[in-house]
Parts: sequence; C-alpha cells; structure tokens
Amino acid sequence: MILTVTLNAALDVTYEVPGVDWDGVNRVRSVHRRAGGKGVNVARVLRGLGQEVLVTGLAGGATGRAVEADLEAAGLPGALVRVAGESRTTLVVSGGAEGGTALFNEPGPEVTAAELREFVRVYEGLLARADAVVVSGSLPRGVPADTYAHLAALAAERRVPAIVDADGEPLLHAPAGRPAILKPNADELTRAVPHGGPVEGAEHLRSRGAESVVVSLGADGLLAVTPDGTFRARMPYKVEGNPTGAGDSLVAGLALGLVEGTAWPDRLRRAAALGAAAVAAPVAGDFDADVYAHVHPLIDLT
Ligand SMILES: O=P(O)(O)OC[C@H]1O[C@](O)(CO)[C@@H](O)[C@H]1O
Repeated sequence: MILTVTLNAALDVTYEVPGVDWDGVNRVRSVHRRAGGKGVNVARVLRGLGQEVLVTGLAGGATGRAVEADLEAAGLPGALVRVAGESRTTLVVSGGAEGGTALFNEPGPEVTAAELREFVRVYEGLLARADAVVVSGSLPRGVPADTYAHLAALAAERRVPAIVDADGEPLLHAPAGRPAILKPNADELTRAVPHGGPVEGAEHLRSRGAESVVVSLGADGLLAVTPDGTFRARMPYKVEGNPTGAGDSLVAGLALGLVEGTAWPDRLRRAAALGAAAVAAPVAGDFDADVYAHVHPLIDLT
C-alpha cells in the first residue's frame, strides 16, 4: 500500500472558461468539484494504475466533510484526521490551450499543536502498513515548516521510503528527514537554492540528506540526480491542456517505481509520461490513458 499525506486537503473547484475578462462577467462553461490537495491527486492516479492506496491528512468543517464524502464516493480509502478549523477550497480557472490556467489556493485552516500530535500518532500507525509514503502540498496554518522533515524521518526509521513534494521552508527542511526522493519543480528549486543551475540545486539538497532529487521541468521533462547517476527525460512534444495536477501525476509514477524497484531510466520515463498525460485531462488527479500510451515510448532518456 502507498500512503499519501495531504495535510492541507481541499475541495478542488475547476472552472473551464473560454477566457477571462477581469472587468466583466465571466460565464463558466463547466464546473468540476472534488476532493483535492496534492496527496489526494497522487492517490487517484496511483489507484488508476491499479495500486493500493490510503489517503491520510487533515480535514475540517463542512468542506472537510465534503472532501471525505468525495473520497468515499470515488472509492479512495481515507483515514483523515479531523480538525476544528474549516478545510479550504482551491479554484482552478482553466482557459484551455489558448487561455492559460490560473490557480487560487486558499491558505487552509489553523491547526493546533494537539491536532498535529494526533495526526502524527495516526500516521505512525499507518506507516506499519505502508510500502512507501508520499508527503505533498502546502502546510495549513500553525503547522511548523519542519513537519515534512519529521514525517519523512519517522518513515525512514521504519524503512518506509518517503517522497516529499514541497515548496519554500518545508522544502528547505525536508532533506533532514532523509527522504528517498525530493521532488521540487524548477521554480521551487530555484527559490530554495538560488545559486547555480538545477543540477547544482539538486546536488545541494542531496548533500543535506535527500537520497535522490527529481526536478520537474514542465513541458521540458525531468531532471533526476540519484545515487545511480544524473538522468534527463525529454518530452517528444508539448501536450496542451490544463497543467494543474501534472506534478502529482508525475509523483505517482515515481512512487510506483519506488515500490516496484524500477531502474531510474524506466521510472523517470513513466513519471514524465504520466505528468504529460495529466495535462491532457481536464481535472487534477486524472490522466489521459491514450496520451500516456502515446508519449511513454517516445520520451528520450539520457
Ligand atoms: O497544497 P497546495 O500547494 O496549495 O496545492 C494544492 C492544489 O494543488 C493541486 O493539487 C494541483 O497540484 C490542486 O489539486 C490543489 O488542491
């Protein structure tokens, strides 16, 4: 089983629009509402690939109940810890290939120290059943920036490999938890390690404790700096669509490769193809199986 952690679970609302007029009325062509937050999306993709998953994290209020209900409706096993605060909504406004995509991510609830302690207690119990853990997304208010490092360290103590997908301070702290894979995107890496290029940035995070670092480069593919060497996955063409959730789909591919023990080149090829296939799907957490099958063999791995 792969355990995914979403401390800042969300109700993801996606508006598909023909374009946005910031001074006028915008008519929404279609609306999707469902449980989100990065770990939830990772779990959806993994489940779509036939992998057993379990979603944990924090959820509160009416929005938290809606997240729990949607997970249940989707048949995704969940063990969310309830908090008193109200979980957030995230809004994606997607104008398709020409219109671009804008995200509005609310900060999330205020979480107390006691609520976080209760989560860690539940998490430690769930680790006993996990083959790997994915910890991803933003932290809700009140949760210390070194929490992902702590969760990764607890996993490492139990020999459960962890993947951490974080930004800002949580990303800077994460290597101390010795995660198997740290997955920033290029902007996140540049913010965390401003000197040098992506290879130097990844090497810096490895020198601080991360075993491997995989940097997502959007339509340009992936860079991985690992104990087995440095690899680069290049995409054969740009897939048009909604890039929201592409990073989550990519992380799902990495997690599957981790539990299956797949060699790095094949692991990266699958992850990059899943990221591209997610762009072709309208909602985060989905991927287009046809695009996946088409792109996968064409990815150049060096
Ligand atoms: O936790 P954040 O970094 O705010 O990201 C959450 C958001 O990102 C997405 O997972 C897309 O990656 C959305 O589904 C949305 O819930």
